[in-house]
Amino acid sequence: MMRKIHVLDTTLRDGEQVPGAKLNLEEKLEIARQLKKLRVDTIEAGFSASSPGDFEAVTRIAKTVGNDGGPVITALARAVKSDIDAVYESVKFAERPLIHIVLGTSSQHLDKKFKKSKEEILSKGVEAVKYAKKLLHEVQYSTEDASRSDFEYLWKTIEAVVKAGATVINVPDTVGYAVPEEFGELINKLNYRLKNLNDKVLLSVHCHNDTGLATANTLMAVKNGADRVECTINGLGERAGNAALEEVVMGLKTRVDYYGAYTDIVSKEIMNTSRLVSNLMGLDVQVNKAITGENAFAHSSGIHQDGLLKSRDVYEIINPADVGCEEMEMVLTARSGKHAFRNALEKIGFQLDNEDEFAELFDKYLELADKKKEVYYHDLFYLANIFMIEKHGKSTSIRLYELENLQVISNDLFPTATVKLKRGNETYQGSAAGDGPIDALYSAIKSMINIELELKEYKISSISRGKEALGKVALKLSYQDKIYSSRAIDTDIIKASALAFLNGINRIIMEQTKEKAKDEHSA
Ligand SMILES: CC(=O)SCCNC(=O)CCNC(=O)[C@H](O)C(C)(C)COP(=O)(O)OP(=O)(O)OC[C@H]1O[C@@H](n2cnc3c(N)ncnc32)[C@H](O)[C@@H]1OP(=O)(O)O
Ligand SMILES: CC(C)C(=O)C(=O)O
Repeated sequence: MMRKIHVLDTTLRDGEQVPGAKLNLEEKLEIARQLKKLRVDTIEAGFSASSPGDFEAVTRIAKTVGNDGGPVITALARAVKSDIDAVYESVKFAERPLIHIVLGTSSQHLDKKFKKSKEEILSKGVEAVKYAKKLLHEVQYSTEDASRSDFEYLWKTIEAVVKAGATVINVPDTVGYAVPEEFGELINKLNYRLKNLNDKVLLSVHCHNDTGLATANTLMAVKNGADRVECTINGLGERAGNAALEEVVMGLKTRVDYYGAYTDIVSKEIMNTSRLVSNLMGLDVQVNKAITGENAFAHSSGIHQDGLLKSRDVYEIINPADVGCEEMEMVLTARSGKHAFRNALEKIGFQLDNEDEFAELFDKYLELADKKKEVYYHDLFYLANIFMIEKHGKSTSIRLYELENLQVISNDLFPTATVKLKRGNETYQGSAAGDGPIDALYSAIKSMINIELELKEYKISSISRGKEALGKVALKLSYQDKIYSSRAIDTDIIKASALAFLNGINRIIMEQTKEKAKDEHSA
């Protein structure tokens, strides 16, 4: 029988412990609303006793997101009355509030941090649960540093706090010390004893990523009986972070045959949630990050691209649409082969039936690709267009926008931009002011182009060093409910920004023209 795995998201508590990731009240609320859309079972909204701001944020989340059938809302407390009171006073407004208490069980915590005996700490934990239980029915107890704790003492603690009324037992691998097989064994043994003691109590895990094993340990725990997983979006969290929600959820979904378990997560909301968290926390997702990284569904080598074009499951185990991502991306590079090249040509409206001409154009493409890191659709368009003029004296009827020149003035008061564009034989000039130089630049471009699109994401990074460093701008543009990716590279980051925007617009124009031609052909 399939088991439901409960998901607690702690992006707003453990995730927010990342240096520099501090969120304000409105930002916390926005993320909590998105987590509700994602359908997490529990939101750990903060650490209520830590500051008036966090207390207020947990309270507002409990009052708004925690109602109308929303998730369980919890916040963290030490085994200290005033912390427990603060959690209660802030989460009590939710329909389903939970108090979360943490107290260490390892010798490192007992001997070095608390300098107290096992008995003293155990009775402190029991007293904390009894106290919380007077306030709320639902109480979670986390045995901090469980994976480095003496097993019999760990169990003795769990047994005592369950008898005192804990309804969730969370087993953290606080410093990412566990290895999957050993952690699986630990969960298996605890689960066996716990279910014999009280089978209503949920067994939860909370894994950190210090040696890159957070997801593996979490999945191994599920395989061995854990009922609940604690995760964060994009794997954010103290130090190297926590188990990434998207990895655990998609791991379970993709290998349901192995785990025999499911979650209620609406996987199509994963990408939106990841982007929101990344933007609000100001923390980029690494490009090769599983599920949510920019390259998670990008394919650049010829053998892979050929396989994918024949059948997507040759090189893809997750459909990008399942996680709310746009189509898989075929990045054209010097490692691409003829199949991917032909596919890209067709996408931009060029059908070369003469194989000799195709081979000639492919050679020209490889020459260009060797000079550039990536070949974009507009590069290909010009290459193919010039080739067609040379060979047949005619060009395609599609006209793309080219950047002639630009002037952007950046200041605190009134950032402005003036841009000159060319399309075929026509030239255009537009000016605009904006909230910042890029906003002004994009408004100026939009003023000349009749296209209703929205900038969803703007990312800039440096891809080389020194004075001649290249700036790479990567955008996500939304047009008619579809997301288009576009990129550009230049030593001038303002110019790279303009080119990336125009590349996206040109890509939309090319696809639209092709769709129109298809419709006319079939009519
Ligand atoms: C593994 C984790 O992620 S645990 C959660 C980590 N999150 C946070 O720390 C949240 C942010 N923290 C804070 O805002 C503050 O540290 C507070 C409000 C919790 C405490 O602040 P302060 O009272 O100034 O204490 P400070 O942080 O300097 O030291 C922690 C104290 O709590 C004690 N303590 C630590 N863990 C626990 C616990 N689980 N239960 C009871 N006491 C604890 C420590 O022994 C120390 O006590 P001492 O002052 O008697 O030596
Ligand atoms: C509060 C607990 C669950 C924690 O964050 C940890 O042990 O890492």
